Amino acid sequence: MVQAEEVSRSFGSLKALDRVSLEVRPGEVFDLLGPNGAGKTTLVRILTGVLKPDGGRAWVAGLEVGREPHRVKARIGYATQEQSIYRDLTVEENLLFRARLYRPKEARPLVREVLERFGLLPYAHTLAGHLSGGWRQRLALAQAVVHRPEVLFLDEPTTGLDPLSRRSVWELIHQEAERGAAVLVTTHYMDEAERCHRLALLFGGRVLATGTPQELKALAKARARFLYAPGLSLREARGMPGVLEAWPSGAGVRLIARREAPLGGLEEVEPSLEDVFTLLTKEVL
Ligand SMILES: Nc1ncnc2c1ncn2[C@@H]1O[C@H](COP(=O)(O)OP(=O)(O)OP(=O)(O)O)[C@@H](O)[C@H]1O
Repeated sequence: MVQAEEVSRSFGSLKALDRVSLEVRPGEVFDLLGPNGAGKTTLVRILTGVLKPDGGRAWVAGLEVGREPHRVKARIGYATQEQSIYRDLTVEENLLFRARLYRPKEARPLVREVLERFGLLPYAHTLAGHLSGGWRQRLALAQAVVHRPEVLFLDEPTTGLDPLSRRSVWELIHQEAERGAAVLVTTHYMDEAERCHRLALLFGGRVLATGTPQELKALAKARARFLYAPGLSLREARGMPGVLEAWPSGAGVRLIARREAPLGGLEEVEPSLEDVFTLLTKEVL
């Protein structure tokens, strides 16, 4: 499991993380959701022992990160945006390299199992650098899990993938949680957050809210109204009283308005996580 307690980190005058607390439980897929620059990678780098925080403490797999970085590394899997795979080694060699680091005695059977489960067997002898982007991403995930870590950190594991590949990568991520791993994923695709058990909305280095997708939507519904106005122009919508945000949608306009806004006759719609995020960022701006 993962626990961050009031973790802060600045780069010069920029506060990349401001007292971030969160917990990821075994068997859970937890999403750190936020736009570019929110601080997601910085937090993952701190939790994996790559970067030191300025304040706060963090525990991963029962160990305090920072005190026992080497022991932590043996118990986690980490797939980064830069993809820590060697392009001039084959797929199998990449996996063997990782498995031998942490489970030398069982390396071969572990690699065999992961090659099969990830559909990588036909590419076992292909150079990693010759794989398409989607298969390279899959290999990055496979090498993060080959030693069966208790905790898994995946930094934007589906960036650049087509919808079908994204689906299959999510299926593999959930398999790891079912095995009992605590999985921390970072994304900036709002729709992908729906696939996680719980999520934290990160913005400007701060956690705006944490919960299941349903809990966050309920929180937003208690604070605002989510509406659809067919046939209305964006200009008209933005001029209406109590409207916090409006944007074009099909032949009409989607609106987020204050609860008390006098907007009768408009269709109430279920908020998406993107709506929740839009509302919460409005509230901090
Ligand atoms: N080594 C560094 N030196 C200076 N500034 C940094 C450094 N690393 C990150 N930052 C800054 O900290 C902030 C948070 O960056 P971070 O990479 O954690 O965001 P992110 O949420 O992962 O964004 P993205 O989705 O673009 O990867 C950004 O403003 C970034 O420019």
